[in-house]
Amino acid sequence: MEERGNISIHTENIFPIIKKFLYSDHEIFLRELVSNAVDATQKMKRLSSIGEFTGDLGELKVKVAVDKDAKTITISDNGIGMTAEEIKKYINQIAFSGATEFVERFKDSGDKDQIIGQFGLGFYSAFMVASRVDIITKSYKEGAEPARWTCDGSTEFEITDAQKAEHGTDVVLHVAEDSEEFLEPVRIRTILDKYCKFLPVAVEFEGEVINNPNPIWTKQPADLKEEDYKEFYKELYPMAEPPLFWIHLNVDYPFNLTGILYFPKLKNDFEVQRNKIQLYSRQVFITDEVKDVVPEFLMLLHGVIDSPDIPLNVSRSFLQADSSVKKINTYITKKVADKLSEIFRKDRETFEKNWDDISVFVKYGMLSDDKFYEKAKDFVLLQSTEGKYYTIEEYKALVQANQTNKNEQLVLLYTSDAEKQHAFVEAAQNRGYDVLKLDSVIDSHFIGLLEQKLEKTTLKRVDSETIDKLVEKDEVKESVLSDTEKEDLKGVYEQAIDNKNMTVEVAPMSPDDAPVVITLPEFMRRMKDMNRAGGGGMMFMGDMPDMYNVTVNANHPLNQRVLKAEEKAKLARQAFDLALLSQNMLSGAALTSFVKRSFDLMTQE
Ligand SMILES: Nc1ncnc2c1ncn2[C@@H]1O[C@H](COP(=O)(O)OP(=O)(O)OP(=O)(O)O)[C@@H](O)[C@H]1O
Repeated sequence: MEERGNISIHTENIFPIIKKFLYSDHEIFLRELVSNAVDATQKMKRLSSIGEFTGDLGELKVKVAVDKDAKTITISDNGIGMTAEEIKKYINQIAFSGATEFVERFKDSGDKDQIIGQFGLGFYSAFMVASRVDIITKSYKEGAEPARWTCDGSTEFEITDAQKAEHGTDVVLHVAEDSEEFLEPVRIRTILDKYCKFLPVAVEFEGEVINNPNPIWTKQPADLKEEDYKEFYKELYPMAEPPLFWIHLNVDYPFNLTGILYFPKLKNDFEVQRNKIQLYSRQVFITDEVKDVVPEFLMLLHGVIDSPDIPLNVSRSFLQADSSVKKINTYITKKVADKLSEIFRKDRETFEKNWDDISVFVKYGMLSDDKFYEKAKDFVLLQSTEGKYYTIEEYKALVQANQTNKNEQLVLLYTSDAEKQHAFVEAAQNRGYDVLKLDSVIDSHFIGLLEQKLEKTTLKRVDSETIDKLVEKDEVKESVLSDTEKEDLKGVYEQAIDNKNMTVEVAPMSPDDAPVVITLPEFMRRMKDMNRAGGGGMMFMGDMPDMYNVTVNANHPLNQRVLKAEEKAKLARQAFDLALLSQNMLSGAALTSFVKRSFDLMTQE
């Protein structure tokens, strides 16, 4: 038998285009050819199971071999093989028109990343690296004659007789001069590791099986133990710390999806944590850029998603609008929320123990997805400065009695830095108030979200007002100083401080409160924070200096002494500096003169 012909006379020659485009992803040829070989062996298994094939199946296997001298890469399988007629039908016609359609669709797309995983090019991707391809194949069918197909990257092909004892197919790539990098075994192994690690049939390279054909995500959760999940995590990320917990995804209607998502121990650098979810389609690795398949906030998770229902030969913008991708998104979000809720309900202790690691992720999710917020609001935890954890409802109940102000607003107090704001935290605690620790980068946004969602609730940073004003009650405080004395005192302090960014006010507070308190109003600070984060619109505020309120306690004995003292200004300045010091705001020349003044005062006494 010898037959020559034209694969196609009507279409343009697609080979040069295949060769040129998707340049940096040429390596996917191996994924395509090994997947075909795997498919062919799996078909063999199926035929045997339905009685269509009665011979001995043997050990189904795919082999990849590199011959550096001959400059060939060979992908062999003992699958169903093809007859000469089948080659013409499947390779010349179906595969070719498939490849043509693919090329037509994407040849003009400038950005190769536009195409997810470049699925669909199929067999003809071989010509990305080969100048000639031979197929030597023998069908499993009884009496089938082996055949050889050869094509040199033009639209002409040749089919001849061949020698082959067993059913199956060898695809031989004669590697093109500009692709000789693929003749390096190390390179081939790396590509196999990347794309073929979990293919369902053994793949052998250099005498070794390189894959795990039964990864745990293809199994039933009931058949798996905790150890299995942990081991698999190690297999995926050998360097990572053990995961906190995981979710086994398993759905077959209305779309097909399996996978395992792990909650990692989060590090501060979110960028490094991304791209840790691998996307597979029937155990073939596609990509680890799951940006459009998985909701943004879930990208901090690690693991594997396998779904043949994610359209992989479409552009990214199309993918976002795809309805099954949207459903997958919703499903994963719901599963993650359900899992967290389950751990919270069943094992609150573990949940609290891991809270520091998962809080960023939960808050991020609440901020970016309303449906997630609705579920997470029942398990998101607030941590008090005393180290206790509360749900929002529990916390509201805890502080209701003490921290409701005269306008019926519940005031939740928080610190963004328990060390620096220690004086304020202590003052609040002495009043019987509770103070929350909200000190991560995401918390400034989370605070805004809580205020927006919780009715009649305000959050105030503990150093934003004097203690009396944090939670304003109706009671009027008596002042031991007369109005004139208060005016005098104000003047003394203004002169002593001499700083236009410090607004002085004299107010009656408890004699036990500090004599001088410096606060940075909540509103002001938030505007500046927003500006720094790039939002807002009041751009000028970012550059403005901080404007502080200095509240002088009219009822503190020290201030009565200031009024009577000879060196009023010196004493007032000393009290002010001490207030600065307690807030870590004293430095440089001001600190030096404070120390000097302190020694003076001590010497005088
Ligand atoms: N190793 C093989 N053994 C048997 N048949 C094969 C083999 N490789 C390819 N074929 C046949 O050639 C056809 C075309 O292959 P090709 O890779 O182009 O497309 P596909 O596998 O059908 O789809 P895609 O790769 O786009 O998912 C296959 O469907 C199969 O019938």
